[in-house]
Amino acid sequence: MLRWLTAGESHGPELLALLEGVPAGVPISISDIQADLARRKLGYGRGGRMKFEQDEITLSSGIRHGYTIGSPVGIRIQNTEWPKWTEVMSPEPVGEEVFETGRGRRLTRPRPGHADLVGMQKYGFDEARPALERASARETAARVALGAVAKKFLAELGIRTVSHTLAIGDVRAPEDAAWPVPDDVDYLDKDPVRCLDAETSAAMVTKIDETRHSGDTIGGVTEVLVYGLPPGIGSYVHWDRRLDSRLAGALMSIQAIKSVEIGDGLETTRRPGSQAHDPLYAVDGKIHRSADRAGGIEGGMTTGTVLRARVGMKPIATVPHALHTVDVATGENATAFHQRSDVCAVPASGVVAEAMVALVLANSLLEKFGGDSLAEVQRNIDSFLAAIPSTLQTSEELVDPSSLELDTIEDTSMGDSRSEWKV
Ligand SMILES: Cc1cc2nc3c(=O)[nH]c(=O)nc-3n(C[C@H](O)[C@H](O)[C@H](O)COP(=O)(O)O)c2cc1C
Ligand SMILES: C=C(O[C@@H]1CC(C(=O)O)=C[C@@H](OP(=O)(O)O)[C@H]1O)C(=O)O
Repeated sequence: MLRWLTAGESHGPELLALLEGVPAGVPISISDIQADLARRKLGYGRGGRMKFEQDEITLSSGIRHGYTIGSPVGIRIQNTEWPKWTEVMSPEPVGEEVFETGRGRRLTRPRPGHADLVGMQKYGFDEARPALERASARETAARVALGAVAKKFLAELGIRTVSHTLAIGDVRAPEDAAWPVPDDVDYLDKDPVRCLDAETSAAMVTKIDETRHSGDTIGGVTEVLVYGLPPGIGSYVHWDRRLDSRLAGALMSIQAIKSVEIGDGLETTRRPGSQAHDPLYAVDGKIHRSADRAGGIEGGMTTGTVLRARVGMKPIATVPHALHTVDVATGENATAFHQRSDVCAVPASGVVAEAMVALVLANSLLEKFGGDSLAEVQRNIDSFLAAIPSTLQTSEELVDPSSLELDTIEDTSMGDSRSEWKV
């Protein structure tokens, strides 16, 4: 089992991240983690902080000479902002003068859509600062650092993750575009919005520019794909062991994510059953699916085809043309406070989603296969796969049924069920 925790405020000294349960023998370097943290900062539409934030990390535990040793992995990520916030975010009491000017001013005009107002009600604060500091998506840097470790573990087992931006507002990538594959993803990270289609990418950039100029913010949709999964991770036997339920919870926990879809998701609800599922075909002694509409999960378990999850992000709540609010110090109508902010963080949310998917998969994989070292996990996977009877063996490859010479088979499918429903 894998467990993880993060701590740290957006303008505190640092973020802390802990990952317990990583098997020994996984190769990890600072540069692996740094590379994912750098990808998270990218994306057209992000605010000023992402230009100078260094995300400097320290590996505090669990790794020796470049390999995990089975003990908890501890990572610290410094906040470049900290020197400007030592008084406002001081763990020690400070004088009243700190709250009179500049950064220390009490934030009493909560932003609708952020955690400000309910955070004050719930935790008993008289201003939004202590709530927004932890609600802030700065915390996602810690998740991405942990996700980088989980991704390395999965990659050693041949399981690789890709993410891309499907939509910014109403600008959408073509649905029939070929899925991105793990061996060719550099172009996605170089693209300003991490979109696989150059024309759509340019339209997305224009959309973000228009949004910025009109003093607004914008959301969108990203997709995570995972290749190389064995079948049988997760289970149908109980709600909290279903892989789709775990993924949905983990992805929905990302700040500002408001929808999660597995495979074709909501689109499936508009199709008849005959076009909603992934029929099976026998090809060269293995079972192949003809589509991956289910997103690689059936009955809460991986099928062994590509896992696909889509996440929808709402527009950033810190709208430059500030929304109507109430000043909770006076009870008067007001406009929400505005501070430096992203206009669009959808491309970054895809990198965070990759991390959450990797953590959930690594956990469910360890639950299924167990193992204290990478070699032991691999042996367990190999022996599980080898023990699947030959008539149940499946392939990750999809097959186009029109390319197959299929024997005519008797259609017994409508038989009794049709007459049963006659009235
Ligand atoms: C990568 C990323 C960056 C974000 N940047 C901002 C931002 O600059 N300003 C802002 O108001 N919200 C930002 N958010 C969203 C808020 O953190 C989020 O709306 C807030 O915590 C309230 O949570 P909720 O939207 O899930 O209700 C960002 C989210 C992510 C994932
Ligand atoms: C710091 C990050 O994102 C922050 C997320 C965020 C929010 O409200 O969620 C608000 C902004 O904070 P600041 O006002 O300090 O710039 C973003 O920059 C980050 O992603 O590392």
